[in-house]
Amino acid sequence: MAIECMITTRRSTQSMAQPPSLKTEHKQDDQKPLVFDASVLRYQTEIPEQFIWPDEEKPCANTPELQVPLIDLGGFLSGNKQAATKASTIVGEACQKHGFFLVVNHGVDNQLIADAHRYMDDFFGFPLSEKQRAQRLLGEHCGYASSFTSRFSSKLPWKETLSFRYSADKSSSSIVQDYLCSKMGEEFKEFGRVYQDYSEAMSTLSIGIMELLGLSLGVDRAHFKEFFEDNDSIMRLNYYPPCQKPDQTLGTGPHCDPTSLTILHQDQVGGLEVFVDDKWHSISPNLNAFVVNIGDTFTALSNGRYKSCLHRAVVNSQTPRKSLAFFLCPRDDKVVKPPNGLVDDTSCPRIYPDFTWPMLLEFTQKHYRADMKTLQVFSNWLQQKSS
Ligand SMILES: C=C1C[C@]23C[C@@]1(O)CC[C@H]2[C@@]12CCC[C@@](C)(C(=O)O1)[C@H]2[C@@H]3C(=O)O
Ligand SMILES: O=C(O)CCC(=O)C(=O)O
Ligand SMILES: [Fe+2]
Repeated sequence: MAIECMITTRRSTQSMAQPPSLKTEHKQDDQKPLVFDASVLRYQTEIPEQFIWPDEEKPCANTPELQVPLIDLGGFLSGNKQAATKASTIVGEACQKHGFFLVVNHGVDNQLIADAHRYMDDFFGFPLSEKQRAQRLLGEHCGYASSFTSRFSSKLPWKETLSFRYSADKSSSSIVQDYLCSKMGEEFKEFGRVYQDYSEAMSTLSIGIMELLGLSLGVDRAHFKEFFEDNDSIMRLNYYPPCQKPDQTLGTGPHCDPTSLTILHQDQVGGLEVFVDDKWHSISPNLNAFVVNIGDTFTALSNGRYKSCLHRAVVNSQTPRKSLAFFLCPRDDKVVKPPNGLVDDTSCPRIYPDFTWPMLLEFTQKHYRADMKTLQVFSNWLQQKSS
């Protein structure tokens, strides 16, 4: 049988009181979860109904391409002032419109990017039972997940993911490698090293981009750089197997990233789409570039100036697609609040209350399936709790 059904006895633990009037789409304990075994499902002409998205959310044919600026980081990273002014102006415009831009001459070693893709092919090519050695547990955001079959019962994504924590703290210099080896075994040392190095490169790049964002917002250039210097982030490998009904499903459903900044490297297959001006637009693959987008937490840090935009990923019937996503997050104890320069009691009052990243993460993991309204719903909920 292609789709194996089993009864789960796991119960979700909820340490936070259920936010009133929030309709969660989380799975009930008495429902039988599907198992998403890509090695079988990729050939099936009919797909399980849980993967069939409502008509209004299904992929559209002929999506226009998004005109997204290509930022040459070379000059900025080497300290050229003119290049910094030019780059920050273009980035600022893109972030006010939709929050997406591309970066080239980013300083990340091409061989490291190629290795990170190659090791993904190896990992996701393993039998399901092997990958499940790193199984993501309910309520956690790290580990291997084959779709979200044990979490949700509808609008399931056609993908597998492997996620892990990255910490920029000096005492955690092998956190990625240690985690992957602890789950998969010592023979994954080289695999772990590649993603340790890749995450580190992403952390460095994201801090450079934070300087650029600070400049573009007219705040002290060091402000966001310092805020994220000790980041505690999430690295995710997204693997989208082929699907024989690609027009019925989505690889990643429409969402805004709740995190601060996402740096994505997509392979040459294509599939990333962004919702701008009431339409879905595609972002064409460019192996030399990283796609960067603002997340909800940075929207809050910029006091609403920079947009965290709805995006999704579509799949195809022929070719597996891979993307590597680094989600920059502040250290757990950092209070997310905009710098004084972005707040003015009369002309620019505070839009979102203070929060910490673990509060928003817990909200999306346990109570609310993240979508385009996550930040607003979370913010209303916080304000209502404290009133
Ligand atoms: C499809 C989803 C997975 C995600 C929650 C969401 O509904 C939309 C954003 C996803 C993301 C990306 C960054 C890391 C993560 C833990 C988060 O906070 O938002 C994941 C969520 C997840 O895997 O649960
Ligand atoms: O794979 C992609 O292109 C997008 C993935 C994404 O949006 C995510 O992982 O949050
Ligand atoms: Fe995303």
